[in-house]
Amino acid sequence: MADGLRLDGIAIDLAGEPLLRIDAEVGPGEVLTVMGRSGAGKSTLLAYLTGTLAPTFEARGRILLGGRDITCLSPDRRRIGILFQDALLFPHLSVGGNLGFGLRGGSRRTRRDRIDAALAEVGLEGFAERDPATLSGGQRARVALQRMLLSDPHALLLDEAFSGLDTDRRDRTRTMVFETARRRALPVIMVTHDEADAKAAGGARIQLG
Ligand SMILES: Nc1ncnc2c1ncn2[C@@H]1O[C@H](COP(=O)(O)OP(=O)(O)OP(=O)(O)O)[C@@H](O)[C@H]1O
Repeated sequence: MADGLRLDGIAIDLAGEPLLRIDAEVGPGEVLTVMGRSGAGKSTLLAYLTGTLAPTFEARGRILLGGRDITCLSPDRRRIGILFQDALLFPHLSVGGNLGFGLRGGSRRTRRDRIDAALAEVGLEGFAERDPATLSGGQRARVALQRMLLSDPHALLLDEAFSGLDTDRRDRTRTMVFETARRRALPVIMVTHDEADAKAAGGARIQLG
């Protein structure tokens, strides 16, 4: 992803009061860490970037991804992937069904091969038929990551994505996400309260609020 992600003069107000102001640039494969007190607007910023901001907010400023202005695109056309705390999977679909959700086109066979390869990449061979309710937190996190990557995003947002995991799983999942981002040259914006997350990211930091 050449050029990375640029936040150009983003300003979000709530009930006529300024909530947040941000200008930032995140290069391909780099991680920008966003920290700040509860209510500072961290999740609001991510909602603006994914195009899902509630109409109660007034927002302005441009989002440039790979040199393209995506500010006015609908959420599904922005090519921005997001991972939340608790790695939510669709409970009515199998693990394979969850992974196939973002896949468009291709024969049944090709889709199946891509799902199997995505599972193998994160050490979950043979998990396609499993019910998501039977997975551990770390396994769910890996399925959620692969589901997002199969939709071929050009940038990655993390909203406390590692918070639900114990220390050991948290370290491993985090390393896997950052390595994937580097390999695919995806710019990453990570919202976290955790100092260890910020240290592991190694990139620039912004404090909101
Ligand atoms: N849909 C909404 N309508 C109106 N106000 C909202 C809405 N969502 C959030 N807010 C308010 O916007 C402000 C920013 O909320 P946001 O969730 O972005 O904070 P945050 O920094 O992510 O907090 P936390 O660390 O607790 O997750 C808060 O004052 C919150 O109450």
